[in-house]
Amino acid sequence: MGEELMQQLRSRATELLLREEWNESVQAYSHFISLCQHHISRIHQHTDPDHLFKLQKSLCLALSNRAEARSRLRDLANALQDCDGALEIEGTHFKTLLCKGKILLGLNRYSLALDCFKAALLDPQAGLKCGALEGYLDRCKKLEHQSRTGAFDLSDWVVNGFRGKFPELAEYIGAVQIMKSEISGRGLFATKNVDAGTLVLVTKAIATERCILPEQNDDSADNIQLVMWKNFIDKVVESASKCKRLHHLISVLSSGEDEDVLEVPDVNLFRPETQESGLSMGKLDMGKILSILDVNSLVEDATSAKVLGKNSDYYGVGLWILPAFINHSCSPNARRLHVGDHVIVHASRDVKAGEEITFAYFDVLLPWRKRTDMAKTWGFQCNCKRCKFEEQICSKMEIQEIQMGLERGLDMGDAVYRLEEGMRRWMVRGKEKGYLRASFWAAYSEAYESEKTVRRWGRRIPAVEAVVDSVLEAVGSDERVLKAFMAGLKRSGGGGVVEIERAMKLARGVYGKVVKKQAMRTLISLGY
Ligand SMILES: C[S@@+](CC[C@H](N)C(=O)[O-])C[C@H]1O[C@@H](n2cnc3c(N)ncnc32)[C@H](O)[C@@H]1O
Repeated sequence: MGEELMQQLRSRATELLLREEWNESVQAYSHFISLCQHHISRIHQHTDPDHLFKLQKSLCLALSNRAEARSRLRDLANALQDCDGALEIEGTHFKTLLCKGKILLGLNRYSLALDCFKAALLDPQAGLKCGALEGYLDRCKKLEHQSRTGAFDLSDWVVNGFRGKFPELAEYIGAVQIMKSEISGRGLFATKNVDAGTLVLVTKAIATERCILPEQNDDSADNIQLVMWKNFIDKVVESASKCKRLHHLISVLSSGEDEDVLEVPDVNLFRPETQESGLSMGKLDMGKILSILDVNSLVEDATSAKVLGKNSDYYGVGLWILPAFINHSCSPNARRLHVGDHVIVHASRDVKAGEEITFAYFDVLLPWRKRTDMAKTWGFQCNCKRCKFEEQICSKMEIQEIQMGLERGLDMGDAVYRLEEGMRRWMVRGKEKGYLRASFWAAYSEAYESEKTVRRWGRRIPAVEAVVDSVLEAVGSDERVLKAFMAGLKRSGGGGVVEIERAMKLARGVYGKVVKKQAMRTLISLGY
């Protein structure tokens, strides 16, 4: 009677699995599995090796199938437990190894996934059983290599005009650690000297929400953004409720209060390979989630972020965990690039070991007052060195006069001339000169764009190359600065090896080292 019931249950569970009715199939398999385990425990007492062997085989297959159904339901922790249960019975069970490998690959635990696929390959009939295994092995090897070395290459995709699917990217954490920051709370710091373009990290969003914004910025745009924000919150809550690790990682993010007393987590916690054991669920009520999202979500289309392969009229918001430890600076040394749901953070200028990695939450080629307003909308008062310097110098009457003059249509060459003269008198040098030039970038770039202005002001305004250099030193690479450099190069008829190498370095600072030379030229020419 017992065996007949088991037989029926197993057939029913298999049928549900084939019909892709995952929840029902999990229930049926759970019933079968507990009956099976009960029988096995009883048979042990009477030692019937043959019967025991058959039951264990059935149990192994049932666990493997339940793992498959659970993985489709994104119940990954339990799916992995089922895989381990099945592999305890039969360490080389092909179907289970493939299922476990796929789950681990989806969780970005590449080397563990690779172990599973390699073990599955040892099955003498692996080739016959699953042609896809080779595909998984290749993908996994590529991603494992990327995550270990940071060697990403988007060249083909860029050169082909971003056609087709987004390139598959691994998660990667470069030479960085989390430490207490002088700016606020915790920050991300370089542990090695790196040059412009070097990748700091690559990570996939916990959740994103996107829409195409209507052309007019009216009530309907506000409504769309509200609905988006609600959907986004729902997605984050769902992800956190399904995964203990994510729940924990989200709970260590700042909710904007008492940042200076927050714990400083080890950066290894954010590596996908980190074991989950011992992670507390942390307290995450809805109020806290909302504050965390308010403080840590990023929009993809910020001036400081590049979005590759998407139309410009679309708007996206997302939560990327490790980048949420990066503070804002108006003198940033890093930038971000969005490719699909991944964000790539790279150095936008050379960075020294021990320096804090910062990127811009908003446009930093703007005057101090405007930046102060932007920071306010983010809910903080900017604490960076550039703001501290400019807060003082901007109280000078002359600077305020130039500002007002610009608003009233002062000639751009004149504005640049007055600022340069002022800086000479106030003995503003080095990086600080770059800060002010960056603040008045609109005037500089407009002046250099006009042949007439350049001719009229001649040597009374500095050469574009000198301004580009100092702005770069102050705020890192930016596509507008790169554009001005390229235009200057064209005007002067230059283009020797040295200049081209300089342009390439600038471009690496804007886009990061994710493409080879030819594709970098494509990006430069697209002015992306
Ligand atoms: C995404 S979090 C950055 C990481 C945060 N410092 C932490 O400890 O988790 C953003 C918050 O950091 C703080 N912050 C970031 N950049 C800042 C800056 N330049 N000046 C002052 N506070 C800043 C603000 O409180 C802001 O709401």
